[in-house]
Amino acid sequence: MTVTAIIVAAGRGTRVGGDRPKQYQPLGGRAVLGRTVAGFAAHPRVTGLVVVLHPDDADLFAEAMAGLDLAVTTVPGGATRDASVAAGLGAVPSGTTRVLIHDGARPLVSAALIDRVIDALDTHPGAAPALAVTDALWRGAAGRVLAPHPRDGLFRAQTPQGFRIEAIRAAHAAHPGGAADDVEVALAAGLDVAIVEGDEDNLKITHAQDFARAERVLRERDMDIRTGNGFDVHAFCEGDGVILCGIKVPHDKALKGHSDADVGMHAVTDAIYGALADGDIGQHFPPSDPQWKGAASDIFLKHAVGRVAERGYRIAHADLTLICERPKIGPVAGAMRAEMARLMGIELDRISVKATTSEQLGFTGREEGIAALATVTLVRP
Ligand SMILES: Nc1ccn([C@@H]2O[C@H](COP(=O)(O)OP(=O)(O)OP(=O)(O)O)[C@@H](O)[C@H]2O)c(=O)n1
Ligand SMILES: C[C@](O)(CO)[C@H](O)COP(=O)(O)O
Repeated sequence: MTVTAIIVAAGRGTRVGGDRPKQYQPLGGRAVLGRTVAGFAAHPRVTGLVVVLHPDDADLFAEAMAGLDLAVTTVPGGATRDASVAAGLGAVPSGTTRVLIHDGARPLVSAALIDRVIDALDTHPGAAPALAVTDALWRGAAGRVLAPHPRDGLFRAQTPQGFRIEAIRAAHAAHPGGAADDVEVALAAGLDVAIVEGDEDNLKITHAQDFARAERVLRERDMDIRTGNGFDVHAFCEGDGVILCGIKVPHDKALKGHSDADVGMHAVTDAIYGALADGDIGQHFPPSDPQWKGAASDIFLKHAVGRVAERGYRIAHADLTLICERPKIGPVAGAMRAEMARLMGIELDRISVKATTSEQLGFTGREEGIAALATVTLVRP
């Protein structure tokens, strides 16, 4: 079975208005049509893509597709939606057995919805998504309700509307024109069309206010919360103090390490890399590399924080526990928090630094070194 998506995008978007047709206006930083085409291109069962364009829109289409390296056939559309669909049907690659006809103005179609339509074509020559009408219906005129209208058996139609290729080609060839959608064309030809469950988020951008709704859906979809943990240990050596969270803490020992051995900062840095699934501190700054010998650990932390911003996240919270008998952390915890907050570019109440002993047990109990444990939460709004 070979499935080609026909995306009709030759309309003028008069109801939305603006300086360019709605399918070329931005939605979440990308043109509406770029999103629609990318949605089908990413679907593993869709093997061909035909996009039907207005003859004036070649430059706008090239702009909308910038950065998307996709094999797309384009074809000029007609004056009506069904004329545009007919043009698309004439351009599908040979070997196509099923077509999915979709509005370029529905950019939020999900892979699951596409699957439902394709699956239904195994048992029906046509299949389309729809949502049952749930609100009460009235007929009205001149701002007055005339009468209630039964809602039973009424559906709101969506796209993609899927068909076996020969059946829909014949149906379009026989249709006089003026159909609202391809299901209307198919029914006129006597085809059996299955209804599959639609999706409220699969809205059609029809009026200017639909952009705000679509932006809300995108924000919900893109929201991501991640947690990472980090753990580090450094052994004591001779010295007169340790560096913890960028603060020099007087002590009768120092910490041994390739860098400045800031065990707390290392644990937080690794927790950030962990949340990003971006390796660990040793991968980014190999201990075998002499340039990091004695390095101040804020280099590592700032690198990890930079990766957070590059990936569109922000640090919601970091919690660090230092495990040692001595030095006592309580008196310097405030200074450590302040320095970590400064380095990470976050408010003070988003970073916690605390400490515990291990009740004189194990290597920390024997005062052979310090261990640190961190948890970091990242949010992409
Ligand atoms: N001659 C046409 C008319 C419409 N369409 C496409 O059909 C889809 C659904 O149509 P609609 O939302 O009505 O889009 P427009 O016709 O552009 O909108 P308007 O009626 O507000 O001008 C859109 O992706 C639109 O680009 C098309 O390819 N060719
Ligand atoms: C095809 C369609 O999207 C189904 O809901 C719709 O019929 C086309 O858009 P219009 O707003 O009815 O012109």
